[in-house]
Amino acid sequence: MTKRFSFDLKATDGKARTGVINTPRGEVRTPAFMPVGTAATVKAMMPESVRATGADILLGNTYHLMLRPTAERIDRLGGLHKFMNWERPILTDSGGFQVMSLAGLRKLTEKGVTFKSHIDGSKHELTPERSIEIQRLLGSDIVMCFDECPALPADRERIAESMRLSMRWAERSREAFGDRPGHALFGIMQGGLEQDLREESAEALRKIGFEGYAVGGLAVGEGQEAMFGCLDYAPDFLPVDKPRYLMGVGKPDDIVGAVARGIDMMDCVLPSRSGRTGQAFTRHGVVNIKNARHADDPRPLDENCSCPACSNYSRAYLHHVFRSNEMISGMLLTWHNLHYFQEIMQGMRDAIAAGTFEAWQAEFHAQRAQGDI
Ligand SMILES: O=c1[nH]cnc2cc3nc(NCc4cccs4)[nH]c3cc12
Repeated sequence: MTKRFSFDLKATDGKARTGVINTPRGEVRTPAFMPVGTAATVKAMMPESVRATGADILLGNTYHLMLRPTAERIDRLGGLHKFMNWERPILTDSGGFQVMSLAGLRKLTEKGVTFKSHIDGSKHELTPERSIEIQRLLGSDIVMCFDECPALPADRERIAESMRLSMRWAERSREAFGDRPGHALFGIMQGGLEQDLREESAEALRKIGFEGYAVGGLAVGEGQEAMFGCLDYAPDFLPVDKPRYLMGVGKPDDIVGAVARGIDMMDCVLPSRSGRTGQAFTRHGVVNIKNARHADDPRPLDENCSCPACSNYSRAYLHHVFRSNEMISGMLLTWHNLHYFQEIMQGMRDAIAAGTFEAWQAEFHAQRAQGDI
């Protein structure tokens, strides 16, 4: 890994930015959407198909991979890129969030978290040091600090304590990461919806120094209005010359609103998870393809979409294969949703570069009918 990790800001339009993250495994065009590849696969997609949708980078989950097949086994087999046949950049999260939302019998202390596997009940421990080691064994290009995301609703004192624990863990994560040219460690800002705690968290992270900064603690049920309210100030507390990553977001209009407020990268299970359940995102709104009204509809999902599902199949066919629970159903709709999410990202990158982001946003919202179509 001789080449370095760097972020080139190309243009801004209002608070929106477009640029390129340079890594030894390839470039990531921002604003970027990362498909989620939880257990070393973007579910229902071949890696080459994920690339065909326009993705430059994937997300991998430390929690899932440490339990099965374990980070040591993936390391012995040449690392996650080789293992899952995706040679472009991979960002791995640190596992803390999944432990709190998936594992059983969790015990949280200053040291870290002990928990029981949701797969077989075996006991495990995650600490900043262990999380960073797991992400190194996986060969991750962008490593996330081990943090604690407080469950909401929580009172201000709990949010402050949790944030300060995460900042101490960020220090330990930085220490454990060591010197890995071409690789990046991102800090994660916490602080709930409290502006002063968000600023305190950002200051703590800047003092430690990271190659990128995530806004954590959002998309945990607070709703779009509260999330946007926080994003109206939180990104501005972060360094302007480093990537800003909003974790776990989101629906198309969440993504557009976040980019308009200065976010550069996002990840969400929504397009892939909902693709498997028959929910299609289109420029005119959401289509629930299992609904009986699609049974005889010869039209494509979206006339303006060039993905394989829209190019080669009718709504009637998609309806049929979902109703028959055929495997191709999840494959086609996942491909469509990921293609559409990447089309939104490309549209924003072009508009920000051209200085027409306002107009692009107006068109994006005007096209979307209310409710199902
Ligand atoms: O503060 C965080 N720290 C580390 N990982 C996260 C992941 C996150 N994912 C969501 N929302 C999407 C969700 C996925 C599953 C349940 S909510 N919010 C998130 C916040 C954090």
